[in-house]
Amino acid sequence: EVCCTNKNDHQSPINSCTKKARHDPILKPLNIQYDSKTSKRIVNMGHCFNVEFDDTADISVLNDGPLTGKYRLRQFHFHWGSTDADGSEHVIDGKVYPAELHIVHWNFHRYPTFEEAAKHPDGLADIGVHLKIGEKKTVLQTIIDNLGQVKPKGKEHMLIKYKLSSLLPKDLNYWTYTGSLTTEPYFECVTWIVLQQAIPISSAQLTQFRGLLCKAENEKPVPILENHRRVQRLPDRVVRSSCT
Ligand SMILES: Nc1nnc(SCC(=O)Nc2ccc(S(N)(=O)=O)cc2)s1
Ligand SMILES: [Zn+2]
Repeated sequence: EVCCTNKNDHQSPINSCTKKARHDPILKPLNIQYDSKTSKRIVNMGHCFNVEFDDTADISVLNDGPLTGKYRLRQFHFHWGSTDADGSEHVIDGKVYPAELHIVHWNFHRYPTFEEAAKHPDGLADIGVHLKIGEKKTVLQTIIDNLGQVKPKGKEHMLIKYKLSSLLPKDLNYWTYTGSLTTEPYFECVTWIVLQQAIPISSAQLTQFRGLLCKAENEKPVPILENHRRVQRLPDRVVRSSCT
């Protein structure tokens, strides 16, 4: 179809109606290969914190699923709300989760830089994973223990040998649709892959996310209480499912 990018009609996040999501047999299982040796550092971006990876080689990559070609792991981050009642970006049948993990990959083989890839509809591939309040997730605690080192905006701290694969749920079935970055610059460059199984986080762990500051060290401390975008009310989008 004619893809007119200046209509801004592929904005994310969205509310997906699972009954309308069609199983597409062409969709493959996700092929996720993360190597803990590529984890580099945790950075307070001001509106969230990013855990960044070394994407200078095809070591941690995402293949298959709805994708054509190999996408390199770049960073992951979270979105959360001011209370546990809100916080996710993607909504499923009207259900909101307290937080959402975004694992950002980019089409290294097609575009010379991440910034260039962000200007094309097939430039990025994001895995979205909902978080639900439950028992404490140990591998999340490693991240949370490091948040103390990056409280002010702009601070960064080494994070070595982080096992991102252990953060993923067992069931990798997903919904997928074409969408956008959910923060500035909102480019419509993301193939969204939203997992159907949520992962647990304890309320105490989630509270620690809100302790991060959106101001730099020498400014008055202001906590990042919430950083999730509202669902985009747009013409119905085609959401496909990897399973029936
Ligand atoms: N000219 C440009 N400015 N910024 C970029 S891309 C920077 C970046 O990584 N942005 C980004 C924004 C939102 C998301 S998200 N929440 O996963 O949709 C992921 C990534 S290209
Ligand atoms: Zn995000």
